[in-house]
Amino acid sequence: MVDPRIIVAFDFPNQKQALELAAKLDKDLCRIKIGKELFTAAGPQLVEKLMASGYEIFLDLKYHDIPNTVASACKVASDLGVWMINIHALGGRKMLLAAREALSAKITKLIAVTLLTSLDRNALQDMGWNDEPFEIVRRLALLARDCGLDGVVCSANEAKPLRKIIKNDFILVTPGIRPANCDANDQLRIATPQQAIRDGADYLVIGRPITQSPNPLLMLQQLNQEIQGMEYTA
Ligand SMILES: O=C(O)c1cc(=O)[nH]c(=O)n1[C@@H]1O[C@H](COP(=O)(O)O)[C@@H](O)[C@H]1O
Repeated sequence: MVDPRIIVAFDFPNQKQALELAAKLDKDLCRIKIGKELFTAAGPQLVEKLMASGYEIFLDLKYHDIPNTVASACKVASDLGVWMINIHALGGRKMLLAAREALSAKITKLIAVTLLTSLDRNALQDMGWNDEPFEIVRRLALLARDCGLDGVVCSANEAKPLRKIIKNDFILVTPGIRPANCDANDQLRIATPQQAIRDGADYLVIGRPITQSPNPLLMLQQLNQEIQGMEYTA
């Protein structure tokens, strides 16, 4: 069974654009991430359509609410048959445990967002947090692991120090990936695909560099080629 390491972020406002891009890409080379924008526009029917065409889906709705609400949402999301879902680690221990319990069958992977890659030290200070971003990521990742989650979302720059303290069976999903010479857009903590894999990332979330490319399939093939055979180097 193929285990593509690239997850393409389908950040689109409608189903039409999503289906058009899915038809151009290759299910053996990527998984698809459906986030808040596309899910709000197209809902579970689109998830089902993309799964029917063979894609595995990461439903990125980043749930963050009281434990009961999050646990119930996780259960419904998992019942769709998606490959992975996520919640915010900042929801706290009780919320993480409730979500884990709701997905006790462990078929859908349950991961936690640590700190968004769009936040830097200044943004954290604005909210009254004076710790270094990595210190917050480290604590949230350990909390997620203690609560039995399958992994975390973190920036690629944090993958390396996290891998030193967390074993390989804990999944690291890294967004903020930019091939060399590519626009960073609104991402503040970025890395190249090769660097992310070398530093211990398991899966790379890549959006605009693929979705805005004139030839998305070619870009996907090139990115897969760049990381082919690469492994974590401690
Ligand atoms: O959970 C995510 O996927 C996520 C977490 C995070 O900290 N930063 C982040 O960029 N993402 C998502 O990763 C994708 C990145 O897209 P691009 O910046 O276009 O590559 C977007 O869909 C974001 O919602």
